[in-house]
Amino acid sequence: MESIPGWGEKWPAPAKLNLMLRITGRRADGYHLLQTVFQMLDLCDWLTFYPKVDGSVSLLNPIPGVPEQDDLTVRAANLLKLHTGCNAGVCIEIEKNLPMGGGLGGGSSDAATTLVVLNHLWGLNLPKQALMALGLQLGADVPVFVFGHSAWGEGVGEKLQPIMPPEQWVVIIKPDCHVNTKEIFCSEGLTRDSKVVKMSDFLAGEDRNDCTQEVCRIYQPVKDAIAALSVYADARLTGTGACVFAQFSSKEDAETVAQSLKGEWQVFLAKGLNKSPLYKKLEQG
Ligand SMILES: C[C@@](CO)(OP(=O)(O)O)[C@H](O)COP(=O)(O)OP(=O)(O)OC[C@H]1O[C@@H](n2ccc(N)nc2=O)[C@H](O)[C@@H]1O
Ligand SMILES: Nc1ncnc2c1ncn2[C@@H]1O[C@H](COP(=O)(O)OP(=O)(O)O)[C@@H](O)[C@H]1O
Repeated sequence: MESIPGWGEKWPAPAKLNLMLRITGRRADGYHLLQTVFQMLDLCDWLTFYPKVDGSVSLLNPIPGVPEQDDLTVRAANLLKLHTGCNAGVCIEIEKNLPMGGGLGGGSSDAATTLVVLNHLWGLNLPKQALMALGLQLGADVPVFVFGHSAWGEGVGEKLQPIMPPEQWVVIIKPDCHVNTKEIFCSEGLTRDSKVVKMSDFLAGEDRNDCTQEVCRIYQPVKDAIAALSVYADARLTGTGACVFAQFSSKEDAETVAQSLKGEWQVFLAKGLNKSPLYKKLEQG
């Protein structure tokens, strides 16, 4: 197994943005029905997988504050073993670059990369649809990272169609707070009856995020970040936040804005990608 290329190599787990997020209803189990547009970014966590002979799953460097068995990579690897009956073991090294709980989907992407790469390294040959279904058991945002392409998402985000929004430069502010996703979805004032729109409406400029008002009402740092970024461009919330972002067609403009904000804010400069770098690496073998 050690001779299969891919063991001991760094695999990307890209961030995502929600370029639009509409809440159009609620399921019987309380989960909200969404219409959203996911776009991948070139900003990544990096995962390295090492074979283990004892059949167990472990982390080389657990993330501070996240118990090892709760880590989404460990949960993903164990779920894959349970589903397939595979008795192989793995030790996972995580290079964490994406802010946690920021609406960039880092934990979900780590889980997806683990599913896709171990499916490959362990020679399990599960089809992508099966990996997406496993991913959904771990979180609503995992399937899109397994899908591996910018997507128009419906349902709770698991009904996906490929979409090709422009691959623009992005300035992201991470305000100094953690938005609790559950709190926002439980909030009374949340818009839950947005009109269902079509992909063409988004492409024509319909790009609001229905969580923005409630998140800004509860979390002042997010409101302040939107105000700071709005000085330069249209600023939007990704997911339920806390990150806010603005898109730029020129790299130079994005760099200038990022530089101006850096003194006061935690800022990331990234580029939108429609194809996940995970699949680019997988295809390179
Ligand atoms: C809304 C999005 C958009 O990308 O926000 P971000 O997490 O990226 O900010 C995601 O779908 C979030 O997915 P994820 O972060 O996996 O959420 P989960 O842990 O599954 O859900 C946390 C809680 O939020 C509520 N929840 C979540 C998703 C949804 N469509 N409806 C809900 O009502 C549920 O109460 C759930 O218990
Ligand atoms: N490998 C992981 N990376 C990040 N967060 C993880 C991981 N495993 C479990 N978590 C938990 O998932 C939560 C949400 O993480 P993340 O996906 O980064 O946020 P968001 O869904 O807001 O983008 C974290 O606060 C953390 O407790």
